Amino acid sequence: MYQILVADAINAEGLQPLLEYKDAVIIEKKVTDPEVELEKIDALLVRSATKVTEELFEKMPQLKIVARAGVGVDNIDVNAATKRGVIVVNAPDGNTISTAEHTFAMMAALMRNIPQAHQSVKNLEWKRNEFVGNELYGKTLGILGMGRIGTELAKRSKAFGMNVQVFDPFLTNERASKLGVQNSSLDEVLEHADIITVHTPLTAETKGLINEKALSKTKKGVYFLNCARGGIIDEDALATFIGNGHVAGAALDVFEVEPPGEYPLFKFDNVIVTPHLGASTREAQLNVATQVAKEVRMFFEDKPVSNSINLPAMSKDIFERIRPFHYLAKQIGSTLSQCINEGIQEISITFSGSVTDLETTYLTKALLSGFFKNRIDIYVNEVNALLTAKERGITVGEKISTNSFGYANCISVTAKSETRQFTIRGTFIDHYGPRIVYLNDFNIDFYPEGNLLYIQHMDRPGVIGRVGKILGDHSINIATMQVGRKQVGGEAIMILSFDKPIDDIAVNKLNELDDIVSMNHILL
Ligand SMILES: NC(=O)C1=CN([C@@H]2O[C@H](COP(=O)(O)OP(=O)(O)OC[C@H]3O[C@@H](n4cnc5c(N)ncnc54)[C@H](O)[C@@H]3O)[C@@H](O)[C@H]2O)C=CC1
Ligand SMILES: O=C(O)C(=O)COP(=O)(O)O
Repeated sequence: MYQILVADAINAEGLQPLLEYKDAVIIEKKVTDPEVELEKIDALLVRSATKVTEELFEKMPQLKIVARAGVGVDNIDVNAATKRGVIVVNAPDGNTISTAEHTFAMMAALMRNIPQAHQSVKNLEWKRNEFVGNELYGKTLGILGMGRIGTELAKRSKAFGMNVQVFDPFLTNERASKLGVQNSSLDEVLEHADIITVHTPLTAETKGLINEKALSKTKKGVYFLNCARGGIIDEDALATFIGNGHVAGAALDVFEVEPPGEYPLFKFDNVIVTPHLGASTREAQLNVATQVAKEVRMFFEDKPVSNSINLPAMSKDIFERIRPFHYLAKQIGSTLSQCINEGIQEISITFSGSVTDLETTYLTKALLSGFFKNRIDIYVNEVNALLTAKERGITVGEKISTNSFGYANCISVTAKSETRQFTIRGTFIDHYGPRIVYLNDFNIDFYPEGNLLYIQHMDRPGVIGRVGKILGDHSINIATMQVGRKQVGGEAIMILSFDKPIDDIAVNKLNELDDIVSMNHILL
């Protein structure tokens, strides 16, 4: 009998597929409840409140699946789950509409001072002049993160006559124009928007996306909304800019620490708040609970799950054969994604040599999952990779070729954006491991793992030395270095690997060097 622990408040009706499952028993208790025998639990169902940490995994050796009844999995240590072979699933689209609607409601309430006016009337006051607001009509809404929620919010805001300007590094102009929004840089949104709202996942990259520097680029009188995750807007910086009158107000549904307790931003009348209610509608809760309950049941019935975040649905035997290429494909996808920081329209993958005996479609999906890692919050895996590409308007092509460029096997990928194309090739060499052997027209040979720096530079005497000196001056040890060039004195590339992450100061210094054309920090 499987023991399923429902640790957060999950809609009971939605849990029906599990309640009806004769091989399962449902326990509705917190993970901290001393009555729960954590060591016997097979499945854990959570929302955002329960933190699923490495420490918790250690106490749950029987755990096979964690299901997040919602989108954001920042409360789950997915890497720790993967290491332990625990599958993680979420419900990516069940609460999209509710969260977009909540964001819109917060925006309208903020612009018309509704919460403040409501409280004032209830205090038996009648201060009509004090609560004069602003129309949404004609205002520019800046959306940072144009995924599912950002897109739904854009549609609603356009219906209210707003101009919508968006920043999402992975959005193509074609898709933006289909959605009727202006595809812009982060700085353009910061400079022009009257209201700015964030809808990215919380990742290392988006933490503090709106910090003091970003705030100082905004118009005086700008409004901010955060119905995504606490921390995407730096709370201290926001407090400073509200305090000095630059930011006219903010509406927040989420906080760096929840519940936030004594909170510096609460002292401002022009900050309105809700207790993480974005997904709290009957409809969304029924949707997400039903989605995860079905997923968990499918998993226990040995059927493939569709919103699995971290593990492939495949027999152990086949997986063992494909594993080295699976890893190579993922690393190629992730390298590609970090080398080309713009919206991609097309990804074409060509397999050649011994790898063609394997299930190449599965490798295509693995490659895409590597490509989407760090870009979107649904932790794209082999199960949902193609669908995700389709949703993002990326055409994916796969073919088999007899040309393996002299290697026993080769995976060659070309990505096309609106302005350029980029090709990367990798191979797996027995007893040696995965290698990237071709990058953007250059032959090269490096191990795709760890902290890397990809530098495009001019092949001139002393460049390598100057790069080495700057890194040395910052006490950064170069573990390996590979160079490639097409002709003497022409364009060249360098791939450096490091034992530990390199700091921004060193990267900025390197960027100042004359002969450096471009630089990408790649974390694999
Ligand atoms: N307040 C609430 O109750 C809820 C909050 N959320 C939060 O909203 C977030 C977004 O949800 P969805 O739209 O469903 O996710 P999504 O994955 O569809 O969209 C996220 C978008 O952010 C973009 N992005 C990633 N990094 C970026 C960056 N550095 N700058 C700009 N854009 C970037 C991605 O390209 C993607 O298009 C979730 O990750 C979750 O944390 C989700 C549901 C309810
Ligand atoms: O789905 C999400 O990412 C949410 O933020 C919703 O969180 P909740 O399930 O309401 O705790």
